[in-house]
Amino acid sequence: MGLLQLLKSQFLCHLIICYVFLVSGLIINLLQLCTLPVWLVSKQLARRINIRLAYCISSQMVAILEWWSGTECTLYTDPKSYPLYGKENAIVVLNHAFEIDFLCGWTFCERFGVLGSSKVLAKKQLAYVPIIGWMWYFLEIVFCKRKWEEDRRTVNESLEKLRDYPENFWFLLYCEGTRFTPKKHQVSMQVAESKGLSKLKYHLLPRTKGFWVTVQSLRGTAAAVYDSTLNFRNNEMPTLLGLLNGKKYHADLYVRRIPLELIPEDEKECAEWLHKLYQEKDSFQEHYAKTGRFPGPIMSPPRRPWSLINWLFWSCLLLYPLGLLLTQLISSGSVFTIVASVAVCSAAADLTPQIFTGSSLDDWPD
Ligand SMILES: CC/C=C\C/C=C\C/C=C\C/C=C\C/C=C\C/C=C\CCC(=O)SCCNC(=O)CCNC(=O)[C@H](O)C(C)(C)COP(=O)(O)OP(=O)(O)OC[C@H]1O[C@@H](n2cnc3c(N)ncnc32)[C@H](O)[C@@H]1OP(=O)(O)O
Ligand SMILES: CCCCCCCCCCCCCCCC(=O)OC[C@@H](O)COP(=O)(O)O
Repeated sequence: MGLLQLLKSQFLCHLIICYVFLVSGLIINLLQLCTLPVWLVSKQLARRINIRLAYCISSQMVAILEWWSGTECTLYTDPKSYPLYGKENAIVVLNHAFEIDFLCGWTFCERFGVLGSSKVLAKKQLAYVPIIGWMWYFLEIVFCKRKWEEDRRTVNESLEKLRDYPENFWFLLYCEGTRFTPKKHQVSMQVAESKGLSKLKYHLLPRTKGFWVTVQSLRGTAAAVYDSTLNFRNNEMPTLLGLLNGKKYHADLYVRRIPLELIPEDEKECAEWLHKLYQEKDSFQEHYAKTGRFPGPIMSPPRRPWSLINWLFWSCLLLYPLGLLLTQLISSGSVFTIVASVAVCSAAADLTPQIFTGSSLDDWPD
């Protein structure tokens, strides 16, 4: 293990990264709160400010993936579609099997310049997660309760509001509705069987209602669906904790641009279309399992320096006062204060792995 790799695996480094993320995140949440009066004067200005503030939070996580862990993200896509990415609104359909799939999504958003404005159909519980959830509130993220009777109206209303959004955005939809596990897959395939639908090997049966309402609500706003299929080389199962430890992964993303006009308007036909899409996604994963690559040419966008610059900015801003505090603490010579500080650090040590395991967020009660 090299010296740099050893440093990246040190708990103190993780503690510092978490400290910068947490404190800067709370400061940014507070700044977002301060934009509330701006909404009354100019909604578009408030939106633009919030896009930039949100970038300051999400790009820190992207920096961990791109710069700290050095994870490589390869894009397989049609060269004719490539120039349109980041230049139009789009609905992204992504498989949901990895703890860091959302982060790989964010990384591509960053490389195509739509990170601050990127959106998702997220479960309502995530709205209450400090920093990320609170940030989403100001970004007009669409939340669902996974109760169709309620979601039908609320999801439609939230999406309609995005019609006059001032900057290009990608709207992410995990049609599978939950992260893939063998157990969920088994149940899901029983549902497929009972409905007379073809089985899938690498995906759960897609939930079609959210997709249909999204496509219908964003007609005239989004230009296309980006059908995106993600996998990792060498059967890796990457984790947030792995990234924090500086482990380098290799993500491969296959994206097909499908113009929105090609998607049926009728609910039943749209559902059939989505089931067919997931059959195709399954075949791409099969191709990947056999050959170690997706079909089509590679058009990888390079990483940009902005996520690193933002991260260094917040680190410099927040580590200086921390350094001063620690110096004062040690020079105070108070045993009680020193013991209390060590206790706080130990508590943080216990919490860090929990923060970094996606499962703690997945397991929140519905
Ligand atoms: C160039 C680069 C391109 C791309 C880059 C990639 C990405 C970047 C883009 C953007 C990034 C932005 C942000 C990312 C950041 C963070 C994301 C993090 C987290 C979010 C993750 C989540 O929260 S996922 C959970 C929430 N989302 C969803 O659930 C979406 C999918 N669900 C739906 O659409 C649902 O339909 C619904 C939620 C709208 C409503 O749910 P409900 O359950 O009420 O209704 P359903 O119709 O779905 O269910 C009833 C029917 O389902 C049948 N059923 C029962 N059991 C099952 C089963 N196990 N599997 C399948 N189906 C089942 C049941 O029989 C009912 O059937 P009917 O025939 O009666 O309809
Ligand atoms: C730079 C320092 C980074 C600090 C780390 C903070 C970590 C915060 C991560 C918040 C990201 C939110 C995304 C979580 C993904 C998620 O939670 O998906 C839920 C779905 O599967 C559905 O779950 P389920 O209820 O199981 O069906």
